[in-house]
Amino acid sequence: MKIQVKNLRFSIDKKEILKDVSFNVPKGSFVGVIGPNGSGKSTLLKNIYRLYKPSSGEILLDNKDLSTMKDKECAKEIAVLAQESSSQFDFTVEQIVKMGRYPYKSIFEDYSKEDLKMVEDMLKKVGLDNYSERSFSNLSGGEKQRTLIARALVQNTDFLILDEPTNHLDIGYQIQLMDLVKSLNITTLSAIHDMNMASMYCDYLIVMKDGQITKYGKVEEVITSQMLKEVFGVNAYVGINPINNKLQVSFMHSHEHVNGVGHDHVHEDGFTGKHSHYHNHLTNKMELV
Ligand SMILES: Nc1ncnc2c1ncn2[C@@H]1O[C@H](COP(=O)(O)OP(=O)(O)OP(=O)(O)O)[C@@H](O)[C@H]1O
Repeated sequence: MKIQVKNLRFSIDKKEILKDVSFNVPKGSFVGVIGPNGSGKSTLLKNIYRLYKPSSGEILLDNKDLSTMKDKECAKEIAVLAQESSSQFDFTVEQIVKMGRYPYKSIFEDYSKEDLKMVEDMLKKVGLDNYSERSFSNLSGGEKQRTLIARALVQNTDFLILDEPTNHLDIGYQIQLMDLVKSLNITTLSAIHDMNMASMYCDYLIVMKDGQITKYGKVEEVITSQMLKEVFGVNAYVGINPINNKLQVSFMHSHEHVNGVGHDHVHEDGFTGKHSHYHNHLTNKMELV
């Protein structure tokens, strides 16, 4: 499924939060949305999964206007892993994951054997077998997140929206979740904070700042030291991991570069001589060579 967002604007209480946002998500691609806190990533996703109604503009799913679709029709097309689940569910893990099959049921229809098998298989895939009868409310943050991704995935849609999906997950489960999503080859739009995760899994990246898209392109075009400095105000070294050829980002202590790494630059303590430096992990300091 391809997604087109055209001239999307969204305001709350006269404050414009999304300012004329336009982009496409090509069919089958994994597009990441990065940007500082408060830049509008979640708000953009919420407009696409219809929690918010755009003030103006259009969102098309395979050329079909999203605003004209019925809720149930929409739930067969878009699955969502939202950032915070404020509702205090008093449901079991199995009951929550089963809800993902709801769009396929008519009013009085019960879940079929196939539905239950899908739920069971998905719980295994996210490492939650034996959790079916556990109460959702007393799961750990990571177990909750894995329950909610299982619910989104049994919905079996062509389009998946993820709002910081690796929140609460340890590195093992972060990679497991991203691998699982990637293996589905469905169109995915995901807000993501971790630059290394973004570079490992995304095909394209959207950079948001102050409610606008400041950059959209392939990962290698978007993640640069310059972008990280301009958008997030941080110094970073962007290299290439020789094993998988993906970009790798490591962040550095705050100091000003004049002509880039390894050239003339000034340190915050006023040192301005020409030199090279490295990060000594034992002293945790930038040291001169
Ligand atoms: N319901 C709301 N009422 C008022 N302001 C809101 C509302 N929702 C979002 N905002 C504001 O809109 C801006 C964008 O918020 P949003 O949650 O989309 O940012 P984000 O990029 O997802 O941030 P984060 O990285 O912190 O999750 C922020 O300034 C936020 O305070």
